[in-house]
Amino acid sequence: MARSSASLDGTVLDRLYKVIESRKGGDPSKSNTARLFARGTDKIAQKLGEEAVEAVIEGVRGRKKDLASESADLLYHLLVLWADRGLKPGEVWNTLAAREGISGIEEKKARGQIK
Ligand SMILES: N=c1c2ncn([C@@H]3O[C@H](COP(=O)(O)OP(=O)(O)OP(=O)(O)O)[C@@H](O)[C@H]3O)c2ncn1[C@@H]1O[C@H](COP(=O)(O)O)[C@@H](O)[C@H]1O
Repeated sequence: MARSSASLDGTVLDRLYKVIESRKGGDPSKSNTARLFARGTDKIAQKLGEEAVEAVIEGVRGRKKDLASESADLLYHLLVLWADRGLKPGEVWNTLAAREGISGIEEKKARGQIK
């Protein structure tokens, strides 16, 4: 059943991550995530790269529905890589939050990339 629009926000990523983590050591014949974990980090990273390319293609084509679908695939595979490497979503959310309000241009200037 579809969730109410009130719950359709980024918190779905935290829920998805928990499901992904729960698949570690699971049966590869019953779970796509367990199958990915069983195939190892190289394969997980390869799948992430493939999904990134597919998202880029849909971004260029400009069909929003297809871009949403490829973006969902991309995020799923990114979360599988985080879980494989033991990176918690909160660490990424903290990194994003620490950047809030800091202009990307100012940040580049601070690193000496722009004068
Ligand atoms: N969000 C996703 C999700 N997005 C994409 N995929 C799967 O990722 C696969 C990508 O298709 P591909 O043909 O590229 O991959 P593949 O069949 O492994 O092909 P090869 O690598 O063998 O070439 C498909 O099987 C998709 O169904 C996902 N599988 C699972 N989830 C989420 O993860 C949860 C747990 O899934 P299971 O681990 O399968 O129970 C699900 O309830 C979903 O919420």
